[in-house]
Amino acid sequence: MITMKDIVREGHPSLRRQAKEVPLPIGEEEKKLLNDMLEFLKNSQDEEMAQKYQLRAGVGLAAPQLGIEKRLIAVHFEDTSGKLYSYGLVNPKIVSHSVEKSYLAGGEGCLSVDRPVEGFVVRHARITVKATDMDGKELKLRLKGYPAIVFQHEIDHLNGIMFYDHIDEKHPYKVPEGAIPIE
Ligand SMILES: O=CN(O)CCNC(=O)c1cccc(Cl)c1Cl
Ligand code: NI
Repeated sequence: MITMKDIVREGHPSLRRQAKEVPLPIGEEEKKLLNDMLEFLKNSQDEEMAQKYQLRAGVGLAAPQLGIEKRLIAVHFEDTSGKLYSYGLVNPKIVSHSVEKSYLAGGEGCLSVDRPVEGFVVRHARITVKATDMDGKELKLRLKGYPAIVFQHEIDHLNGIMFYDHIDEKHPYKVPEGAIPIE
């Protein structure tokens, strides 16, 4: 099972590299990795397991956070309406996005960052993501709100981008005109 010792931290080169596309169909090894990543997220959100294995909670995870420079991500969370997003995705790609911006009012955190980083992470308000799921099915997801934010955080990891790269250092709580806060 994946635990915190498997997660690389700031300074590890994998966090700043371009992860490689994964040839399709994915192999058993990559399918197992996606399952292990999903299991980690579920464990990290389970009070008992998180306590037992000292896991920090996460709603998403990208393979580069494990030092594996492949375009693989997992997400596991519910949106405000209670819809479950639970995916192991291969080569996810943002194929279109809104001009409008949004940001989490509470800021963002990252398992690869062992320190709180203040400020609003300004992202696209709406995105369309194309990906292949762990069973080889082609997906096209139209996302907004919290799900759009989480997917952007994870896809950023595949491109060597950390959430604080989007924070305006001089004015961390400044947001562009019309940006939508997500509570
Ligand atoms: O890359 C994934 N992580 O680092 C897992 C830990 N962070 C979170 O779960 C998290 C927390 C707040 C906002 C967002 Cl968007 C995310 Cl993703
Ligand atoms: Ni992260």
